[in-house]
Amino acid sequence: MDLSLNGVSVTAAGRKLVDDVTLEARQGQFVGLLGPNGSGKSTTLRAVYQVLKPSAGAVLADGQPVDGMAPRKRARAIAAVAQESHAEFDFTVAEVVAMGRMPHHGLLDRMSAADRRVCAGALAQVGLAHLAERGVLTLSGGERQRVLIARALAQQPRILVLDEPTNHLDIRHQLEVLALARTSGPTVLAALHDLNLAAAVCDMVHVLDHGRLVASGTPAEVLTPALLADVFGVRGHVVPHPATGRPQLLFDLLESPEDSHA
Ligand SMILES: Nc1ncnc2c1ncn2[C@@H]1O[C@H](COP(=O)(O)OP(=O)(O)OP(=O)(O)O)[C@@H](O)[C@H]1O
Repeated sequence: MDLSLNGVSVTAAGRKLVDDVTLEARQGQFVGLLGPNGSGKSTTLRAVYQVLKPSAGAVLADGQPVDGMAPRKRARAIAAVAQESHAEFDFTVAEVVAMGRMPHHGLLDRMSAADRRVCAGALAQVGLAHLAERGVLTLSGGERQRVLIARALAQQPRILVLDEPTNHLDIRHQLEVLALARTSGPTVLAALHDLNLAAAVCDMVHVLDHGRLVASGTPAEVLTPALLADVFGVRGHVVPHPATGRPQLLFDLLESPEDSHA
């Protein structure tokens, strides 16, 4: 399913947090949303999964406005893993993952055998089948994050929105979760802080700065020393990954503000 943001702006507390963002994630693409702290990544994603209403513009799934969709239809189209998801009740891991099936059956319906298979498959994909009966409040941060990713996969969405999906994960799980998101079928829009991971997995990246899109393209086109200096305020060196050829970045601090335009 194609995802389009057409001129999306979000205003809160009298401030434009996201300003006229237009971008597209085509069917099956993994698209990264990058930018420094406070640049508007989470706010943009919240507008996509409709926790925030854009003050202007539209979010479209296969050309249909997402805000006009019935909630269950929307939940079958778009799943999201937000940055901070607080588990307030001690559901078991299996119960949390089962919540992902709710858009696919009636509220009072029992899970079918097929639903249970989807949930078990999603838990296995994130490597947590052995924790199915554990309470989520007893999990480590990284385990909990993988449970939330399993819940989103169990939702079998056609668009997957991920807000910093790797921030609690060790390096192997970072690579595995992103590879899983990449290969599991849905179109992915993910906010990522780790520019090297973004360069490794994204088909396209979009960079936000102060709520505005300042660059869009492939990682090789976008993640240049000039952009790293201008937007992130660091000196960046771009080298090809010896195995994959994808750009990898080495960083150090800019010595002086003039270096940002060197
Ligand atoms: N409800 C709100 N009211 C006022 N300001 C807000 C609100 N929500 C977010 N902001 C501000 O909007 C800006 C963008 O926040 P957002 O969380 O989208 O940034 P981000 O790029 O995801 O940042 P980070 O990398 O730190 O997670 C920040 O300056 C934040 O303080």
